[in-house]
Amino acid sequence: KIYENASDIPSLDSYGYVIVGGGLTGSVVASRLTENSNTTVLVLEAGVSHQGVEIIEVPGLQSFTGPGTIYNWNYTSVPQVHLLNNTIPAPRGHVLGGSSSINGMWYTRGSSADYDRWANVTGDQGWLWDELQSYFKKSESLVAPVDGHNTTGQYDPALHGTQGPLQVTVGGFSQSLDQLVMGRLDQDFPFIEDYDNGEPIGFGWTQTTIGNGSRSSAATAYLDDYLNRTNLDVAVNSLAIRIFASNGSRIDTVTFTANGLPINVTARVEVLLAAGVFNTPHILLNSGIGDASELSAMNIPVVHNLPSVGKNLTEQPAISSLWNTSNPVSAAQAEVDYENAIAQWNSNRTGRMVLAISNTVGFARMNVSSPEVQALVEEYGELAPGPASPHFELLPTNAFDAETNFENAQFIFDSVNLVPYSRGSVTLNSANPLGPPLIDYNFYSAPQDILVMRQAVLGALSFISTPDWQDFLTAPASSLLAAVVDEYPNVSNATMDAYIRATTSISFHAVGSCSMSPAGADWGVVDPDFHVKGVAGLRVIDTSIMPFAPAGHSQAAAYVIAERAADIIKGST
Ligand SMILES: Cc1cc2nc3c(=O)[nH]c(=O)nc-3n(C[C@H](O)[C@H](O)[C@H](O)COP(=O)(O)OP(=O)(O)OC[C@H]3O[C@@H](n4cnc5c(N)ncnc54)[C@H](O)[C@@H]3O)c2cc1C
Repeated sequence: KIYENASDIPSLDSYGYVIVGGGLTGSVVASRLTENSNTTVLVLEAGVSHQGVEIIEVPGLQSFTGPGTIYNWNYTSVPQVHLLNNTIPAPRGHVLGGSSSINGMWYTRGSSADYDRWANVTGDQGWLWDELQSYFKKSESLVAPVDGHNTTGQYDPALHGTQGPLQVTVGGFSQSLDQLVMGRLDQDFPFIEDYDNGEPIGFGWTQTTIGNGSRSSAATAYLDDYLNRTNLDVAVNSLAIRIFASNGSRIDTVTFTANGLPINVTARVEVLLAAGVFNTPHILLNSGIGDASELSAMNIPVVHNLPSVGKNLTEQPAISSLWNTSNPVSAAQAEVDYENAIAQWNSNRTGRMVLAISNTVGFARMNVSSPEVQALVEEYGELAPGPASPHFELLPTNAFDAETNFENAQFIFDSVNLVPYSRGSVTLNSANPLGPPLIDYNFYSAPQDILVMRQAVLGALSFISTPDWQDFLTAPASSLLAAVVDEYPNVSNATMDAYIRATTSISFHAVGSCSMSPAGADWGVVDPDFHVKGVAGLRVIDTSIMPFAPAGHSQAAAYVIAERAADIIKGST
């Protein structure tokens, strides 16, 4: 049951588990734990319910869930010293389903070497790619796209689940851009049938968390059908601010505010933090769990000195190169197209609005025949965790700004560095737990990151260098990109870096701020079984625990983390 008003929660001391955050991971774990009718769970979610919200449900309206809405925490980074002191957005979902209710819906698992590296750095073989396959499949149902097109050769059914709660599909509406991308592929940019095969090198058909033309989020997949369980309660509009040990020995109590009033709820078994990459460390720090000297400087009593809390923040820098195209669309026509697409979606869940952002996506390694890449590898070694793991992603999209820019009027080519070595932080702004955290991505503090980004931008320019693409694209939409294009293919580092530093933003895949490490290690925040080191009664179960970002988008990994967390927690009660 969903409680809109916390004063209606029937009991504040009878739940076995209190989960802080009803986002992606919190929803999965709540759902799985309450499969056992003897296990009682209360989920505290700061945001509102996802139910009945059109811009969440309709995939084509994803851009409207961005900053400025009540569905978003609307955070912003501190000025980035290596990005001309620009501040960068730090969006996160503020709604049931969390960021899975507002995300771009790409479903990509990354490479097998990503997860094998997690196993190596944590000493827990359960994180190996092969061991996790059952969890990828358990979470997923691969479903047919709504346009009923023949999907043979667009993915490998053997890699996917068919019985899981989360619906995944390939695009249910074709675009002219699809053929431009697929027609470009050759030995430099090969086709890959299914980039979820553990070796994602090549361009393939995008898989998205969409079913029956609608967004499939952790809330729709893992909560909606189970809210009638008497052992599962979900309180929305409930902002957790602090956790503490009411009896002095183990963490058992969460203080949250509802309607501005503080309320304490006590867990009989454990408190599970699932507030996400920015807010989980924020809650720990506000509760006196973190670096003792940083806490003391804020006059926060130290409960447990855990210096790694909020460190290791990892985000993949991304650049969106914007082009004008030979398909201009008048504002009036765009408005008509938009209204028609909404009407079609409302009538039968088909048409343009069933698409997320792009039907195609590519993953690539740096070109080792380039002297710059050879020098880079000589200085820094292999940057990817394995030889079949990509260094960068190329994402071709219509600049789809639903009302003003309907179809191919502009084109965006995203270049993403998938192997960032820069590490940022989440720290306290003040001792006021209601204030926002300080978020520092610290982009390009590791010098190799900008070198990889140069290759990613060059890769995008190489992709669009063919006659078909040159017919489609009329001109770069910014003077900085125009300067790069003018010098292509021998772009000077000065011109390239001016473009990169001015335009780098996020790929929306921040992870790692409460990293896992081996049990007993004196670094890291959680053990591989999610227990917070040195603190009884408390686990972190969200994407903040990833020691490294997978070479892809983060939600597939988040579902796997949550499924595994639920099994481990079930096994230990
Ligand atoms: C705009 C955007 C686009 C993205 N696009 C993609 C994509 O296309 N593909 C992909 O794979 N990944 C994407 N991601 C990333 C992906 O959605 C996240 O990695 C994933 O949802 C993180 O899961 P989580 O459970 O750690 O956190 P979240 O899903 O963010 O959940 C955290 C939850 O905790 C709640 N919460 C936070 N603080 C408190 C508090 N103090 N008290 C109570 N509740 C609290 C939040 O409101 C939220 O509901 C995107 C993310 C964003 C923000």
